[in-house]
Amino acid sequence: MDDEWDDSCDIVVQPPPTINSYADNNVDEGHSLSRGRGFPSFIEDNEDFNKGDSNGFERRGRGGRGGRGRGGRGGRGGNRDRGDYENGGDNYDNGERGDRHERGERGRGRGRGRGGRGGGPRPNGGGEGEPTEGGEDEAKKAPVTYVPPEPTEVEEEIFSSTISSGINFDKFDCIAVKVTGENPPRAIDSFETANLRKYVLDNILKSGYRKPTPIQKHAIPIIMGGRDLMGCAQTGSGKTAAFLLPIINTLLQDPRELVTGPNGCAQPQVVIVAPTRELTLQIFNEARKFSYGSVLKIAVAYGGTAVRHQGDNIARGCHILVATPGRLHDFVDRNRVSFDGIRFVVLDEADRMLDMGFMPSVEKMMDHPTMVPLTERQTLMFSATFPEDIQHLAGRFLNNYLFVAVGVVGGASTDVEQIFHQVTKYEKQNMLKKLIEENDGKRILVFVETKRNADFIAAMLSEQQMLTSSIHGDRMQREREEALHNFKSGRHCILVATAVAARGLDIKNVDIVVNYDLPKSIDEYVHRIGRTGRVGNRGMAVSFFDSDQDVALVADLAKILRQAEQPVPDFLKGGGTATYKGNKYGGSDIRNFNNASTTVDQGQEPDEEW
Ligand SMILES: Nc1ncnc2c1ncn2[C@@H]1O[C@H](COP(=O)(O)OP(=O)(O)OP(=O)(O)O)[C@@H](O)[C@H]1O
Repeated sequence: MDDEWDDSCDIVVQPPPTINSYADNNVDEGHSLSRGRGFPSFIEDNEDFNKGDSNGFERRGRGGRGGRGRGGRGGRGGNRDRGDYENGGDNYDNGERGDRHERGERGRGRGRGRGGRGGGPRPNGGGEGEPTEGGEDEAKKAPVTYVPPEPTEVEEEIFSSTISSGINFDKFDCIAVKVTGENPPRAIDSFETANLRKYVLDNILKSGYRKPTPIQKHAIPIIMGGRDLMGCAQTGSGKTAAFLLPIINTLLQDPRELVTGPNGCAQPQVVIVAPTRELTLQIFNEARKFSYGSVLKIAVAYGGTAVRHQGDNIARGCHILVATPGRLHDFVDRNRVSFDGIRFVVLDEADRMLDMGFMPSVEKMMDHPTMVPLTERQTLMFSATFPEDIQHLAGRFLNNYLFVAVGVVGGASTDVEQIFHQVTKYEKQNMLKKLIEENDGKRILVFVETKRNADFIAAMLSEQQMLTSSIHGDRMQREREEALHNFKSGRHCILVATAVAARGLDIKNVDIVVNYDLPKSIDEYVHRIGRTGRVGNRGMAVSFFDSDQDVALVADLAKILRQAEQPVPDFLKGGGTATYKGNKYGGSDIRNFNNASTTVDQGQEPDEEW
């Protein structure tokens, strides 16, 4: 197994060109890129990341000679439902496209204008994507050699990832919880009375958790009781620990030998899949944290990194494998991993994993000849959003499951203050600069719709001496991890991101989320703003509403705001029927169980208006 393997597994998808708002705004992007100005080097005095010769944006500056070529302008991608997902395989990891190796090539491709034109709807509704990058020959990549920093062995660092719970943490108990399905077990009241093993309990306490969140109160006994589960709870409310703790407890309580199949094929007992590399890495670190000091072996597999390194770790045997779907299948297809020993399958961000972009990968895993039958494994799915059509699709992978809904399924965290400004696309830049100036020193996560705009906005802010990183699917994995590291450490206060950072990422002290461009789906909006206001802390989301672009979202936004008991601005009123469904007790289990048990510890949700 060598690094060439990674290359050969890449799927190269040509996204349709875009009509880029900045192209109409007299901004000479190509020119700006070609001069390579802007970004300060963010790896100096950063030992962890200072191993290679990559210097992110500066290299891009050398290469980009494209300017304003014809390519990448014409045409519209068809339906735009899923925003910047880029065919489920660019920003996200379906298919493991890996990294663009040189920004210079990107610039040339654009300049020549040979990129594909227009194009109809894409399977995942990617819609307005990036300009194409020239022909396939140019899109072909060099072998991926990036080896991420080794995970820390220092106990203090392992347990430092937790966001301290905020003043509203206790209000979690007031959120209505609805459990549906046959014979749900009683919820736990505390970690101490949950029959958890000492190792696990110690690690919970070391993590600073004093009491379980509602999803944890319900999910822990359900999973320890051997049941399948679909769990929905608001962003930042502890869903990761809700599945990791009972899984780790079960592996320790009822240990099974680690088996290695023929030719060193690993047989993990748990496989956890997530849609992005960074989220996968985060879950891996959380699993290491909660199993700290035990015999359990945890491994990770995600794209954009050297395969050999991950393969060697996996080949040593792992109880828990956390992976992106593309890289997981790389290993499975080459008989390096099999599902013969599986006890738990977890889909994190399950609605995303089951939409059109990732569904083929999930089906491939669930239907794989080596996969343990449905009734002999536990299947667990978690998300803050779970549209009903996706619940229908999920049903076939679950066995007599319980459905736990904490609050309104798909509802926004009530700890996030949602502010909207009506703007034209020409006003956005100044508005953003002003917002950043007014919030000097605060940590701000800015979402834009396209990778190209992420680069552009990040360069623009850097030129104004605002220390900025960017993260998107066209950046090399090393650069993505550097960007996130710089933002997390506070070295750069601003991170400009595409949808790749919308889901799951748990970053301390994100003060403001800015929707510079609103996403195309309300679910995505909920996940994005959920990067702030986590685990009982207050947060703020500021969205630039452009009525030329965002009108389709009006009714859903108004509904989300009302549900979160926040004022609805006039320009979001009267927008027709919302697509987003929610009701008093946290959305509905599509199976219409009559025996629903609803628990509210101390309070009631406000009545729904719809
Ligand atoms: N019981 C608890 N007490 C205190 N902090 C907790 C508890 N459970 C989880 N946390 C912390 O809350 C933060 C958010 O948890 P987590 O990332 O699992 O949220 P999530 O529900 O998965 O959010 P998202 O929907 O955005 O993925 C993490 O920093 C986690 O360590």
